[in-house]
Amino acid sequence: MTQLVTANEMQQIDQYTIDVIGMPQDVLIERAAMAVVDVIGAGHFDLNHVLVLAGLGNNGADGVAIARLLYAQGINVSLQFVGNVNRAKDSVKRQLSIIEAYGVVRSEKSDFNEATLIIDAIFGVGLNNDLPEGLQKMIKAANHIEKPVIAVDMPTGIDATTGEVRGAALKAHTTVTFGFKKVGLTKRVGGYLSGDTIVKDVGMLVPEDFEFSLPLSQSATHESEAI
Ligand SMILES: NC(=O)C1=CN([C@@H]2O[C@H](COP(=O)(O)OP(=O)(O)OC[C@H]3O[C@@H](n4cnc5c(N)ncnc54)[C@H](OP(=O)(O)O)[C@@H]3O)[C@@H](O)[C@H]2O)[C@H](O)CC1
Ligand SMILES: [K+]
Repeated sequence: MTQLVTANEMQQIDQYTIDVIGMPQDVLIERAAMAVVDVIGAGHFDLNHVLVLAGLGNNGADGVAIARLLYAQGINVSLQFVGNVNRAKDSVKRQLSIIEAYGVVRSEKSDFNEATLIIDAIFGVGLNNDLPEGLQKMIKAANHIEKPVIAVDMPTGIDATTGEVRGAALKAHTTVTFGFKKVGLTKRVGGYLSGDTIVKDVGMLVPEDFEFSLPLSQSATHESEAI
């Protein structure tokens, strides 16, 4: 049985863990990154050239941390920032300054054809509108060349609550989602584009009086124990 959550419920649990429990956000980001790197290293993907696409919010921060962990393991990884880095959240800027110290150079424009695996860390549960036109074009082109994609928390472009596509959405072979399975991964196009869904515990705590709005689900998912 799987507890499904809406985007808003996930954000409430996220914030409670950080603001009330006192779990530093960068610890959650690191554990999320480690959870994805576990899946990347599980032997099902060609790691000859991993391309990480990182956005300007915390999903992007997860992506930059993933790129750093892969680089530290000697994996050939390139990092492409998607969006205006000046508008990036502080969590992303912290990760970018750390990864520069590791010697990872951000690539301006990557050739998807060279990648053997794409890590989608552009948008997660914070998606709140249709994607910008330019990004929609990039995603449609990426879907066209059918490279394996691992989505971080949500496939970019899928609404975490409704499962609808917000203009375009990156088709994932596997989605590694944190804390709880977002209901948008089981509904409409979200259920199809997310591929195999793996739920990873990254140390979040749920308030004792929290009332989930959704019933437990029988939906097929790989529940993996806490990392
Ligand atoms: N739950 C956990 O254990 C953890 C969650 N983390 C990761 O954090 C993301 C959620 O991060 P958040 O910053 O809230 O949102 P996103 O990264 O998904 O989106 C980034 C920001 O982009 C803006 N936005 C939203 N939609 C659009 C759009 N269509 N076009 C352009 N920009 C858009 C929005 O900013 P606003 O200022 O507009 O609100 C978003 O904030 C979660 O998915 C996890 O991956 C933790 O980092 C790790 C643990
Ligand atoms: K994503």
